[in-house]
Amino acid sequence: MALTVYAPASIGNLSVGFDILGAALSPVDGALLGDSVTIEQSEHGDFALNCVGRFVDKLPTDPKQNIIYDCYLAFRREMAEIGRTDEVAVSMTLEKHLPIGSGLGSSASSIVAAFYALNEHYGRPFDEAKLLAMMGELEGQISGSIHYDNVAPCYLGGIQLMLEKEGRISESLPVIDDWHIVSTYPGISISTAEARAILPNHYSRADIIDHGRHLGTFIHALYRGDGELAAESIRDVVAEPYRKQLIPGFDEMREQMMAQGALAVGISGSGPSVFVITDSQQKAEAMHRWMQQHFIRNDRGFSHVCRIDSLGTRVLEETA
Ligand SMILES: Nc1ncnc2c1ncn2[C@@H]1O[C@H](COP(=O)(O)OP(=O)(O)O)[C@@H](O)[C@H]1O
Ligand SMILES: N[C@@H](CCOP(=O)(O)O)C(=O)O
Repeated sequence: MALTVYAPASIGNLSVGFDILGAALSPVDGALLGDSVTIEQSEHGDFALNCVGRFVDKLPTDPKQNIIYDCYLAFRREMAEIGRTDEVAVSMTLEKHLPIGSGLGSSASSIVAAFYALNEHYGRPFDEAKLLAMMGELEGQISGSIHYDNVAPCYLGGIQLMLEKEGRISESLPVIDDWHIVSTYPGISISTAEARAILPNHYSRADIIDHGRHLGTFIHALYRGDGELAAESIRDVVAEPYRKQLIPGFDEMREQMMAQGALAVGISGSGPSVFVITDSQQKAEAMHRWMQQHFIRNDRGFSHVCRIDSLGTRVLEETA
């Protein structure tokens, strides 16, 4: 039996909640914007990994350097903890659709698809909370510190707020129905670990107050269903002022998008992808065209008009 699992792209931070807010994305044209992992029993008794897809070229060539292998080892360790030591190895195929260092939760997408597929294959030994904890740990290995703002929305869908309490790592927030989100990857790469390293270790009292006010207003507005207030409070005092210089043309892009009626503009995760929130598909399509003409730097870049993905990670195909 082979099983294919798809894990959607995500926007970490959503600008207003550094490391504690994230949203899953789903292109309106039905395209799959996320990695997928196929799993089946290994024929030779050893773990095997095959990598394919548009963005496979920047992955480590040694499969044992791929984060999928670390997921497999971590999963097997956890199974041994619960007394399951006799299980046979698996063969996995990663379809890499999200570029590395894009700000679209590329490593999270691989990690979440891998853990979800492993859990299904081995008969669901772990519950949602345990799986999410394992996913966060692996994401932390890559970026230097545990943050759930990509793995949680990628796994669970929607807009997720990180509570990081025992057994309640993340909870869903309400979604504004008419939001259309333009998600654009300009084609260059930024390492998450490096983009974290350039941030200050300390922030001023004024920044802390602004951050708390914007985040509080955002969550309040979502619960009130007030999309305009929610989008207006998407302001980033923690990362954007320091990271935007890594993204060529960011200020001009922001100006253009606001002039075209954007409700909010921000850096997606650690960049260089950006997201633009607007209240109609028509405006989003016009912004998407502008992005294609002016913001994308090379043929690796792409842009999509998206909605918030409510499904999260799911099984795409199961064959006997
Ligand atoms: N399956 C995988 N998907 C993404 N990155 C991987 C994978 N396996 C190993 N890596 C490594 O993890 C790092 C991911 O970089 P990072 O900047 O965190 O990307 P992103 O922000 O897109 O998740 C890279 O060094 C990459 O080579
Ligand atoms: N909160 C993290 C999010 C990183 O997202 P990625 O998609 O760039 O990996 C951060 O901002 O560092």
